[in-house]
Amino acid sequence: MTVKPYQNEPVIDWTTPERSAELKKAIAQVRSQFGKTYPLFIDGQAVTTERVLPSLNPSKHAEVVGHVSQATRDHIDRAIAAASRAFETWSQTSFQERAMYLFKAAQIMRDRKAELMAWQILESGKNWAEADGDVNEAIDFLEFYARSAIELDKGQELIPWPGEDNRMMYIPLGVGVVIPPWNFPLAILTGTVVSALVTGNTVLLKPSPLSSVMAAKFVEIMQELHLPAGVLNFVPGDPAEIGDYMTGHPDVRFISFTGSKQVGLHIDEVAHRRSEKQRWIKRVVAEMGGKDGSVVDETADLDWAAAEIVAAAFGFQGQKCSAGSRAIIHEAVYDELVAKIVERASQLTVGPAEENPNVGPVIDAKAFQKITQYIEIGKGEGRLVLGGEADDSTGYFVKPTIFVDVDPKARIMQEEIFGPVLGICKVSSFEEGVRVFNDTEYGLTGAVFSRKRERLEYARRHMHCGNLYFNRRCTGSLVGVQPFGGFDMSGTDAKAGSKDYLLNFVQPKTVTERF
Ligand SMILES: NC(=O)c1ccc[n+]([C@@H]2O[C@H](COP(=O)([O-])OP(=O)(O)OC[C@H]3O[C@@H](n4cnc5c(N)ncnc54)[C@H](O)[C@@H]3O)[C@@H](O)[C@H]2O)c1
Ligand SMILES: N[C@@H](CCC=O)C(=O)O
Repeated sequence: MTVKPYQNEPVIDWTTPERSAELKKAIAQVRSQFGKTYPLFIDGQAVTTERVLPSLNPSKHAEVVGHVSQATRDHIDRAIAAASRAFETWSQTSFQERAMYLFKAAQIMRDRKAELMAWQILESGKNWAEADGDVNEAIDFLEFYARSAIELDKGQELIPWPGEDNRMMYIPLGVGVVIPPWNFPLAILTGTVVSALVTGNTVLLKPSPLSSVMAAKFVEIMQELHLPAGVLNFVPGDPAEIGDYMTGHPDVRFISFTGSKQVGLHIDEVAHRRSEKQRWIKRVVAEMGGKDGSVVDETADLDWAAAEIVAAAFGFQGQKCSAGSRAIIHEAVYDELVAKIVERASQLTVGPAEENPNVGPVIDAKAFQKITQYIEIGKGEGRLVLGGEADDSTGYFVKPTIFVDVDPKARIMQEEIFGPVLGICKVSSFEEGVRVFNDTEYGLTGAVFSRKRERLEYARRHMHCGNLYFNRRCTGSLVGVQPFGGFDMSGTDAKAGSKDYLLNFVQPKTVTERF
């Protein structure tokens, strides 16, 4: 099978007159579909339930983007049974055959890019560039994992042994439960589902209620591929009712979770409580939160550092696991850099996502409350120099907020806020900056701004995070270019977008034939 070399999907400037007209048309078309009901999808059949959950537009919470059917435990039983049946045959298809589904899905997403972006703009509050990035990443995952699967099929080269044929091949695990978050509503969902499918597993997808219409659109795309019945089952529902039931189910072989530390740890516990009926140790991939940040020394290009720190802190309203919510600055340049950061952040526009502001709404009322509570906590922990205001009268808007002179041990420097709040602290040496950076329970992303080679090399060795960036922001990893995942309470470091990622969903089998 000849496949052209992998390339990341190109970024599009949607603000040109032609592109902007195309996107606005897509937004209008998507809005005309508001209020529809989306079914579950089990064993190749759409299933509409009486109980549905609305998904709202965070820029204008009076608008219902769509209603989504809600699975009960009975639906989960049916989905697991269907996935188990489908596994019998799907697991026997070739890596190449399964990769073809992914290539086709990538093309469909490419053809429908403006529409898929429009759903995210309206359901998730992404501005145009963030929505473009998300759809591109979904396409990248499809293209990249399809190629990785074809590579994996070759197995591992073994040491030749006289008189024997030895082979190690990768076989799938079984039925998996995939639980993505809402903040990369198409990208992470696509990456986590298709990595499991292309390796020969079958899947129950339980999306976040906050982006479940986007998830339903993904499932529609997968239906266009005519996957065999039971290979992908869509089971949105209330975690309190179906969450533990799914992750603790004895017929489930693995869980691929991306989300908060609290939920990830809970799922890990439930999944590893073995029931008598269970024949395996469940595998749990859990990619969780972060308290990421930048360390800046006295040699850094301060204008550039300020621009990158602002982008990392406030891009998508700070709602990225990689968001740079801490800036740790050398005392020699502290005042100058703080002034530059505040000046830049004060220029950011805030408004409804479809108007393409720099900063859109936060996702929902719960997030709004949590972030505004942290802003109140911050007022007691540092000096508020920007923002601090919020308005949820029509949508959930929080102004970019900056606290300076914060103690590194303060709650706003230790806990994930997941909103547009930046805490800044002063250090008296680069090494102290690295120590402060490392002093959280997380270990996801970090950035260093310095012109000194020895400082960068020191950081390379000592900064404890899964994704470390020198002289650039700590957000925006690209599939295949910067494989992504964190240490410690940031999760299992599964490294999404790496060639190794598919190994999370297979088990190697060695076969020896004696001649
Ligand atoms: N490390 C990464 O790659 C990465 C990427 C994106 C987001 N995140 C993290 O995700 C979080 C934001 O996403 P979120 O608010 O959707 O997270 P969340 O933990 O609240 O929810 C994640 C998913 O888990 C589901 N869920 C909740 N309780 C469950 C249970 N008991 N059983 C089964 N499923 C359950 C939710 O419905 C959702 O689909 C942040 O902490 C962010 O840092 C991490
Ligand atoms: N991979 C993304 C973060 C995903 C989490 O929210 C980034 O690198 O910014």
